Parts: sequence; C-alpha cells; structure tokens
Amino acid sequence: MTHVVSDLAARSKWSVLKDIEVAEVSPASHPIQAELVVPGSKSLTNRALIMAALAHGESELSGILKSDDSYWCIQTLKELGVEVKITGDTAKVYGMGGNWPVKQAEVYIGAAGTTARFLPGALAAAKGGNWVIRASKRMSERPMHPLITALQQLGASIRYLEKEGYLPIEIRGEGLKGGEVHISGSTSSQFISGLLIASALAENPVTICITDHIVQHAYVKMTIDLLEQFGIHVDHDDSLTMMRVKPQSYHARRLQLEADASTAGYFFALAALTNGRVRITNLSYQTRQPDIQLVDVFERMGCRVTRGNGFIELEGVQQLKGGFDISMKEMSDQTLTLAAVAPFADGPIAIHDVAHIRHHECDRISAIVQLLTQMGIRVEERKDGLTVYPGQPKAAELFAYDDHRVAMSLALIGAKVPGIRILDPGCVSKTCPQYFNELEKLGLQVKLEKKATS
Ligand SMILES: O=C(O)C1=C[C@@H](OP(=O)(O)O)[C@@H](O)[C@H](O)C1
Ligand SMILES: C=C(OP(=O)(O)O)C(=O)O
Repeated sequence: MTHVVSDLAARSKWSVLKDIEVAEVSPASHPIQAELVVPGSKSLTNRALIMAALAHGESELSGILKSDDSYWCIQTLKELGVEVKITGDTAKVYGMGGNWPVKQAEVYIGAAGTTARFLPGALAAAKGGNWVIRASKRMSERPMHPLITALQQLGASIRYLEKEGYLPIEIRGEGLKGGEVHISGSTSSQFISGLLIASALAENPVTICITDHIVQHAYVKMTIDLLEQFGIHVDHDDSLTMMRVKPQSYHARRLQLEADASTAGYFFALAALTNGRVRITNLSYQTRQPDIQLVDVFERMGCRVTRGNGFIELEGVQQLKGGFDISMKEMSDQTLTLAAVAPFADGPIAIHDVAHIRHHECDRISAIVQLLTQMGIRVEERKDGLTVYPGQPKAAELFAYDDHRVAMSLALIGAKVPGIRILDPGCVSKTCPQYFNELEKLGLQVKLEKKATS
C-alpha cells in the first residue's frame, strides 16, 4: 500500500498546508487542558446542501463545515446551476425543487463518499439532463455498484464510463419510476442514504429492503431525521430492515448544523492520552452522529466523561486500561483513533467488525497495521480488524496514505512521543483543514517543513 501517491487534485481552495511535506509533532510540556469549539459535521453539511438543492426556494444552513468534502459538494451544485452563497460558515442555497438548471455538465466531486453516494440518485430522478460525475483517484476505486444497481432497478439511467461498478458515471435525467429494491448494507451505509434521498422524487412509492445488515446504521437514521426536517417522511421499522418513501416534495429550511463528532474524537483522545481535560462546548452526547460513542470507549479505559447540557468533557487518567475486545462497526471512523491510543493502554485492544473500512480513503486496516509496525508496536491484522498490543512507539517518518483520519490519528501519537513525522499532512483538509493549527494552539509542538522547490 505504500505505493499510494497523494491525489493533490482533490485538495480544494479550503485546504491548507498545500506546500508542506512533513508535519513533525512532539508532545506538549503539560497535559492538554482546553475548551474547544469544533467545526460543523461533514455528514450533516453534505446531506443538508444536497437536500436544500432539491427543495424549492431558499434554505439557510448555519454551521457548515468548510473543508474539501463540502467545497467540492458546493462547487458541484453550482456547476449544476444551483445558486449557493457562502458567508462565514453559513450557506444560502437556492433550491430548484429537483430540477437542475444546467442540463449538461461534467462535475468533479473530489474524494467525498457522501457526495459520491448522495448525488447520483438526485440527478437520475430529474426530468431532462445528461451529466457526468468524476471523482478523485481513490473515490474512483471505492464501491458504487450496489447503489447504482438499486437506482437502475428504480428506473435510473446510469452507465459506467470506465470500470464497471466505479466512478466516473454518466447519468441521464429520465426520472425514477419507483418500486421495490433489495440492497446490502454491509459495505456502506451511504448507499442506503443515497437511495432514501432520491426516493421521494420517484413517480411511485419506493420500498428499500436490506438483505443483511447496515454498517454504521446511525448515518441512515441521520438521513431519515434530516429528510424529515426538509419535509420528507420515511416509514421504517426500528431495525431499518425495510424503509418506504412515498412521492413527496422537499421544503426549503433554515437549519443550524451540529459540530462534527468525528473531529471531536481526536481532541478527546488528546485528553485521554495526556491525562488532561478537554471540553467540547458545541456538541452534546444527544446526537445521531455515532462517533460520539468514542467517549464511552475512553470511559471504559478509565477516563471521566461529563455529558453536559450542550457540552461534553473528557478527563484523562494516569494509566489507560486495555485488555478488551470491541466492535467498532457502528463508529468505524474512530477505529484509527482507538488504534493510535491503544499502545498506551495496559493491555491489548482487539478491534472487530470493521472490514468495510478497507474501502474508505485507503485500506485503513492495512494502513494502520503497517504504520504501528513501523513504530515498533506489535499488531495483529485480521480481515475485519486488528489487535494492538501495549508498547512505546518509536519516532518515525510516516506516510498518511492521503487519508485525513490516518494523519489525524498519527498526530495523537505525537502527543506522547517526540518526533512523529507525518508525510503529506495536508490530507487533513478532507474534513479538518485547521487540525495542525489546533494542535499547536493546545500546546503540542508542530514543526511544518515545506516541500523543496525545484
Ligand atoms: O453517511 C455518512 O455521512 C457517512 C457514513 C459512513 O460511511 P460508510 O457507511 O460508507 O462506512 C462514514 O464512515 C462516513 O464518514 C460518513
Ligand atoms: C469514510 C469517511 O469519509 P467518506 O464520507 O468519504 O466515506 C471518513 O470521513 O472517515
């Protein structure tokens, strides 16, 4: 996997560190103590942008995330003829009710799984138009097949332009007839969210039946909740094995988006690792975002968690407890965070049920196994996870695999070990462009080294 080369074309105008080759992270001189506000949720931002584009009239979304994923989503909507105005962290979206004013376009969505899986159905449901969706190199290797097949069964006209099952694709806006589809949820919950977003625009009711289980099913619940806010009702059972959507219209809304619980996870980890204390002041435990449950894992490892009214605080501990097995299926974006913290626990930590993260921004299981091994940590790799043993990581020069979560997790080790050198740290801009800046503000030593100019 080390042959991966970062795809710099996917870095947007909202990314920083474009000219930085290495970020060297070393510990702070004191435990991390901080009150922090984290940026908006990537998942809510890209959902709300696309839903607002499908609504009639002006929606106002406050607290959006400004990162590569949302930049390319906004850019794509604009190229399709939807007006989007950004002021600070507020987006005004002038939705066209499912009609896309630009009838022929080739759009580039960057590396975002959300846009890749939410947009095809929204385009296919339109009457009239012919569009091509292109993506980053990695996003063009991530699975699309189950979603596209299900949309085709509902009547969508979509064809693969290069490799069967992958982006780029061409979509003709010929509408969706509706009907019943059967789909697996075991590779990505985003397929189900993408189907739900398109379903209300079909001519007849849509029934979605899940043939197995949904990984990270909370993201589907998040989609259902947000659809409800935009005026679309989804009938479903508790376990989300069957969902039904009748033809309905999206209504423009004014919404305040939540902070990103996945980003918050790295700051909680810093408190856990340094016996410090971090309070996130714009996020509460009562969120649909599954990654908030990382605090439960840290609690199990001996940390103290206060689940406040509108805030969450985590207080670290002298020695983190290990010696347990855990399924991270429902919050698998935090697998790497836990794997980076695990060497500092007093017993091994075995992470299970995350085979699907091999299809994320990189093969995350292989990547973290390689990187921890490089630092001298004993790790065992399984198809669906890994076991990390206690140890003292050695300083090393580490490639971030063009994966924001790899880079952010490696930096956590730098809070304990001097000289953790992260190659191409700029990949954090997929969801958190200011990450290294924030670490520095918290007291960590961050040395940025520029690329040599030829
Ligand atoms: O719907 C969403 O916003 C997301 C769903 C999850 O993806 P998968 O279900 O593909 O694992 C998660 O990993 C991703 O970061 C965001
Ligand atoms: C898997 C992730 O992103 P995406 O939305 O591209 O799937 C992630 O952010 O960890």
